[in-house]
Amino acid sequence: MANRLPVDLERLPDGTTKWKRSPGGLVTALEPILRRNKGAWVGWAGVADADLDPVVEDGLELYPVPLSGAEIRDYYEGFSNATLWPLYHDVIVKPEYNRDWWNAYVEVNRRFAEATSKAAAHGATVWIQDYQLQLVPKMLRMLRPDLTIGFFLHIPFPPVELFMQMPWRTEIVEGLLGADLIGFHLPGGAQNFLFLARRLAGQPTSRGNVGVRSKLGVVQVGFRTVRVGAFPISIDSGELDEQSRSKSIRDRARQIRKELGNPKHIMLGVDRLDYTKGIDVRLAALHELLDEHRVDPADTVMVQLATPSRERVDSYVQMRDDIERKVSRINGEYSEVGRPVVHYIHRPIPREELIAFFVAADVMLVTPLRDGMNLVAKEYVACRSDLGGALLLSEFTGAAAELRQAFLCNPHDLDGVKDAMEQALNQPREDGRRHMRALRRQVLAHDVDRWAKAFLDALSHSGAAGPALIAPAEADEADYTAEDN
Ligand SMILES: O=P(O)(O)OC[C@H]1O[C@H](O[C@H]2O[C@H](CO)[C@@H](O)[C@H](O)[C@H]2O)[C@H](O)[C@@H](O)[C@@H]1O
Ligand SMILES: Cc1cn([C@@H]2O[C@H](COP(=O)(O)OP(=O)(O)O)[C@@H](O)[C@H]2O)c(=O)[nH]c1=O
Repeated sequence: MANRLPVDLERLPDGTTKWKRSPGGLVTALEPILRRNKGAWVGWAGVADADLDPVVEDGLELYPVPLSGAEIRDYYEGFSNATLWPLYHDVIVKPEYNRDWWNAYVEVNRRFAEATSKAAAHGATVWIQDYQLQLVPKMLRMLRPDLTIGFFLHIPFPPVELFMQMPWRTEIVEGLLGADLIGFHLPGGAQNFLFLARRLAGQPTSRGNVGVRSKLGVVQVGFRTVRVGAFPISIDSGELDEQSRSKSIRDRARQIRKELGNPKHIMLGVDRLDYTKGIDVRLAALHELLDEHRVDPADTVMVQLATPSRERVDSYVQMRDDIERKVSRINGEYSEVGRPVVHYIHRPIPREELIAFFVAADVMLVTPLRDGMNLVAKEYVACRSDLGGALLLSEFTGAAAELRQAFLCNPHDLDGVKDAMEQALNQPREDGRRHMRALRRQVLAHDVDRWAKAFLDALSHSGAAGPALIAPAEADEADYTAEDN
């Protein structure tokens, strides 16, 4: 179950409808898993007031949950994306705490719990996805104690000092504790949560460090043992590797280079248009490198593919203006007629075209200020069986914990980003091949099947008793560490 179905319903001008792929990495990761495991998906169809019966679409069993226009405004755009999203992403913009939005969030979470309660067979396993549905584990457990319930958070879980801002912090922690297993991308997120389970929910927890896919933490909730772990998500890397080797993709990649004027260097950004992604950072770095004559506009092109996202949320409207102004300024100062330095596309790009762009690009720009994982970074690596290309990667992505051979940068340090961008553009070919080989080893070995298996295996063992927990709730909090969150 996730906020969105893997497909959005599109209403066409002639009154008919069709399904189209929904945006974002959650869908990229989970769609192949669901296909292979024959599960059902409960979620919103992406438009207002679509009260639809369950449907099988392209082989997937879908259970649509309707949202009214007001609920989209208050639950989705409001509490999910103007409160939780900025709070969990290091308050890059100021979270808004609005009681009406909270009430809508509670109401919609209840509707998801009820829809799932109806859809799930006796004793089934239910896997709840992401920050939009943090109250569902507890609600669903109360409706259906027979179910095994997992929860996975796709975005960072914030440091305690930030989470404590949330007026409804105890309700959220208690909501999550309805699950049998709670998964985060990184150990730091799991450890932050364990601390809060002690402090806010008053439950005893384990004290040791959480490992990656191992050494799970434990919270004792009455007679129930809730496990807490780190499971870094990934992609269908084998499938992507194979697709990227096909003749049609290779041909299209060559054609893209040609259409761009066969420049010496192509830099590429691929993101939802979101302020967390640091698109402004990479544009600022490029601008200064051009000003300082460290990048030559005659032989370097940047392509920014930006899927529209959350377009009615104020901070997204402002950010779009800012990005588009920055693109125009660079192009105004450095482009020639018919040869823009920055190519900016603001619409969703189909998968095959995206893969061709990955194959064509010399430097992949992934510069988020904060990102749960960032699947784009892994996709680029999976597409480079030629061992070409370079990955510029922000330290503040989940992916950076695994992709250590990338050109890592701190997006808050513009000089550091510029230096890393320049190095990536000019890296010696043999060094590049060595780095890419190491990156590919990691991405191909740790694919999305391995992620799902690790989580579901841990979930299936969740009935067993955990280690005895003797620490009282308020006892020694000094062992808390905020590293790696
Ligand atoms: O549904 P939207 O509001 O249009 O947003 C799209 C998705 O964005 C977020 O994706 C996250 O999940 C990725 C996979 O784990 C991860 O790599 C990335 O770092 C996250 O930002 C969001 O968490 C999803 O719920 C949305 O569907
Ligand atoms: C721009 C663009 C992207 N995609 C695909 O979307 C996901 C993005 O996942 P990621 O984890 O990097 O970040 P968010 O979930 O958005 O926060 C990735 O699979 C991209 O390939 C796409 O299909 N089409 C697009 O235009």
